[in-house]
Amino acid sequence: MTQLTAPKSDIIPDIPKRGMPVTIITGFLGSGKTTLLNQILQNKEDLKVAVLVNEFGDINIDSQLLISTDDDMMELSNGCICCTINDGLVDAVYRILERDERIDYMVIETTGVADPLPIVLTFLGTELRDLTNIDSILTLVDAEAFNSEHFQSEAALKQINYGDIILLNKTDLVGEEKLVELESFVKETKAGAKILRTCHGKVALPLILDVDLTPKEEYSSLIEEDSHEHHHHDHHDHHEHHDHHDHHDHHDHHHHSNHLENDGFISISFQSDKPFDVHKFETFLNEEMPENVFRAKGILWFSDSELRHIFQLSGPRYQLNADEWSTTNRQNQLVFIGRNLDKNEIYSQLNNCLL
Ligand SMILES: Nc1nc2c(ncn2[C@@H]2O[C@H](COP(=O)(O)OP(=O)(O)OP(=O)(O)O)[C@@H](O)[C@H]2O)c(=O)[nH]1
Repeated sequence: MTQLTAPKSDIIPDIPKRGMPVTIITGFLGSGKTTLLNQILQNKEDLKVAVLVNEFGDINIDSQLLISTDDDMMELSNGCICCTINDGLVDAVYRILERDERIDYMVIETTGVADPLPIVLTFLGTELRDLTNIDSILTLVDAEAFNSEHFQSEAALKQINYGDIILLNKTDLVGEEKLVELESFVKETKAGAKILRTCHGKVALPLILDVDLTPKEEYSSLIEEDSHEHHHHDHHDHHEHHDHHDHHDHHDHHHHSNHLENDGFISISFQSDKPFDVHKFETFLNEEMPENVFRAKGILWFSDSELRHIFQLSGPRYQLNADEWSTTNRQNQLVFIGRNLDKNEIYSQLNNCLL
């Protein structure tokens, strides 16, 4: 207890004074979580960062878009966080903690439809409590798309409620008035929230990392409840007419659509070893794609291009950026996220774009 001032000795091993710091990045679909994570990885200098990415979709697009982090990258299995939370998350954290090489910091990117609470409780309510230290929950808000209806999503609101720092991102797309409006909404929703404005997730890392802002004591009553409930899902009252029943023909064993936690959002994945015709794909984007696609992302292969194309759609905007293939086997990988999506319709539209 009194060794705080003890001289550093080579004989005494370097025992960490507290657990590994963990930053949780959350924020609604397309708000800029992966962009922020890339900023962190690009500016972390000598800090060894382990990354956990949980993606809402069956294909790991995000992990392919993260800048290379050698071997300090690790990904969580896909799916909704409520499925992977107990086994997947705890196991993945243990795998990182047990590595031989030095790791200084852990960053977790949640899915856009995740409620951050079960993640926090997993850290605070298991043995991870002593091995890790939740540093802060960062919540990204798309300053252009977000409004007081918060996408009719409980998760979007909870992300702000549990956020220790709220990053109002995409400031380039809105004027001062909207930013002020959002700031007052955030302050009303979450008293005392620390708010930062960002463009493409650019922020000085000392403002967001190692800030020790998560008020762990405020979660203690919830931890007890959680253990009594044995991780039963927190069933919110959903009055909307979301249909959670017609997606059982999903080709694999993930059942995202069965979970109320996803606020009615489902993800549809498409993969093909054939290239797209770029003109047909453009027609699909501009004329055919259902309006209820809220978010889409993909790695695209066009027949007349030697490059891979990164496709990003968030709300009304999309981008197609070219870069180099890192692998020799080319393919198309796409994920579409939205409410009430017709999987077969999208599949047949995309199949029509193939060469
Ligand atoms: N104009 C503008 N675009 C941005 C900004 N930040 C991110 N974007 C773009 O918004 C899109 C979504 O960004 P991501 O970082 O992938 O968002 P995300 O939160 O990880 O998305 P999900 O993984 O689907 O939840 C991408 O096309 C980004 O380039 C910004 O500040 N301004």
